[in-house]
Amino acid sequence: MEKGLAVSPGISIGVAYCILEIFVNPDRKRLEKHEVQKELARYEQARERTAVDLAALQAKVEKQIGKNEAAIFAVHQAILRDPAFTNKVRHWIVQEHVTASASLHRLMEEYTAMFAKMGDEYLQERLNDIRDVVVRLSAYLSDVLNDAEESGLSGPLIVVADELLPSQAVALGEADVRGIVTQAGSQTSHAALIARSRGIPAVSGVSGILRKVKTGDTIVVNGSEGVVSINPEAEELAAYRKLEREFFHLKDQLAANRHHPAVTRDGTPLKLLANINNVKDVEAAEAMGAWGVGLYRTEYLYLTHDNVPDEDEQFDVYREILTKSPHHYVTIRTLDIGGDKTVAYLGHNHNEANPFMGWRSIRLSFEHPEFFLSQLRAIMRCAAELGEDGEGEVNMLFPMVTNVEEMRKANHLVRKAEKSLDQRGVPRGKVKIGMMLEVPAAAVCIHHLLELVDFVSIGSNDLVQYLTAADRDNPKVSGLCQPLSPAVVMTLKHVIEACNTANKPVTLCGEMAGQPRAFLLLLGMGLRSFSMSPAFIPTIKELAILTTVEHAERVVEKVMEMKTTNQVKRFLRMELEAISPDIARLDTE
Ligand SMILES: C=C(OP(=O)(O)O)C(=O)O
Repeated sequence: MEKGLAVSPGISIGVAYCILEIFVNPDRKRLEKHEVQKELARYEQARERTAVDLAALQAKVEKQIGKNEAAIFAVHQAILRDPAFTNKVRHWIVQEHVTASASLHRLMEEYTAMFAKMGDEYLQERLNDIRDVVVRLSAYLSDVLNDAEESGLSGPLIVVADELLPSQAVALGEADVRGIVTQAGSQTSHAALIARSRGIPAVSGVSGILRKVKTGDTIVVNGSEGVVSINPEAEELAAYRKLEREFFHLKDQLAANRHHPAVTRDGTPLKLLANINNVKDVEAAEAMGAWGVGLYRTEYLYLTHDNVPDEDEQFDVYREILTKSPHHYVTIRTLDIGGDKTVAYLGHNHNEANPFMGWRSIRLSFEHPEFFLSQLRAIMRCAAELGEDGEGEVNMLFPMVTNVEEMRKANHLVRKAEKSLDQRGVPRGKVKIGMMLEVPAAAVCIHHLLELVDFVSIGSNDLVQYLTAADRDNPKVSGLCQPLSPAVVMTLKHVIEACNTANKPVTLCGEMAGQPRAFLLLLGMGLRSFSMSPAFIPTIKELAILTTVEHAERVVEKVMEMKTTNQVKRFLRMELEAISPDIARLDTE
């Protein structure tokens, strides 16, 4: 039994599909002289297959998800064609008799060391892409194809990876993936976000898993308790199969309620909204019964480009999202780049000692007023598309606002964007202006900030990490980065009460919104609007139907007296089990 972090609840069993096993363990034997040409031919063949594969993936993703998301595969094809990349590999095979897979490994090590030293922003950003290409090539060299659909592996797959790269997640496409296990990662890693958005169990931070499991093994993922079992004995497997059946049955039952109104047992209506990253996610939001889109993370649009997309292109994407969103309700967050996500064409780089607290989000947008204004104009233009019937709402959300000065500056830019559209005679619609509440300084001074906004959205993922000074992506300190810690609970209560008193709508759009225990607490604090991964909406809706506000308020009173995170967690678990043991099983530990 392997232990890790429970990042997406539920139990599933499937065939292991190890994405990085070959790359992590390259063949390090020295080639005999007579083997060199054969090895070179194998490498060239792998390159050709990878090129075909990438072109097909680009076409497939473009069709299934969108042009922007597919752009990453064009970048990968360019890397594959780059002579600097491939000549080195050829040289090591021919001159030094190193196997192709070990050469690729060496190449990756060289790139990593070189970029760390050079600090070249563009190359630095491409490191992940190069890694992606290398992994794909390595998989072909080993005859373990990197495309699950082509690999002949059928039935439910459990993807096992060191860390799920963005393109790998996209490439999984429609494959029957029932679980994800990663060596690296944390609650908010890419793998965790993907798993939660697909509603599949996942465990992250499982040390050494790629050495213990191989493609084709039977593997059990318990995403509620954070454990993984490899090739379990028949008896254990039978017990897990029963739990798996119960989990999927429960999910189906919950999903059947997804179009019911979200109202508590004592009649309080709630808004359950979806967090989305692209146009495709809007379909999931609709399918899961979201009332609208509570957070559209626009950075994914910019991450897939090599240069600033122009105003028209941004407008087209926003308009498509608005048109497809339930109730034409969308909250569009302006560029929130930084931390682990970089956009080199905006001068952003990896050289900061403390990137999560550095030059990121709105701080970066302010220094690119032309780009920033183009985004604001695109959002306002999309609002003009709202129908005459009055249905729909476009909200503009500014990330990482720290103080009053910043919010004033953002409002000033909003006026400027409005004026420039009016001067150009371009139609614009009514847009509400809001701020993400994720910096502790802003939480302390929320009263002053409320005078400058129409609404607030609490970004609890970042708020928790800043409040606890514990990196949300570092498993070593994840014990500190806890949404249910007393300091976080007190801060959330302070913010929600301040917003309600000022009559300013407040939503919470971090991962907490989809966690049953946290939902109970937030409801009792007076929160009525929750934005989450679409897959969690049916569960939270069901929990709302079974809960009263009065009960949730009593829960909050008790929690406010507690001094430790464990006390809060244990108490909320008990309360949840009393309301619904089934839903309690869908909460992560
Ligand atoms: C929703 C949030 O933002 P991000 O996209 O950074 O997770 C958050 O911080 O809670």
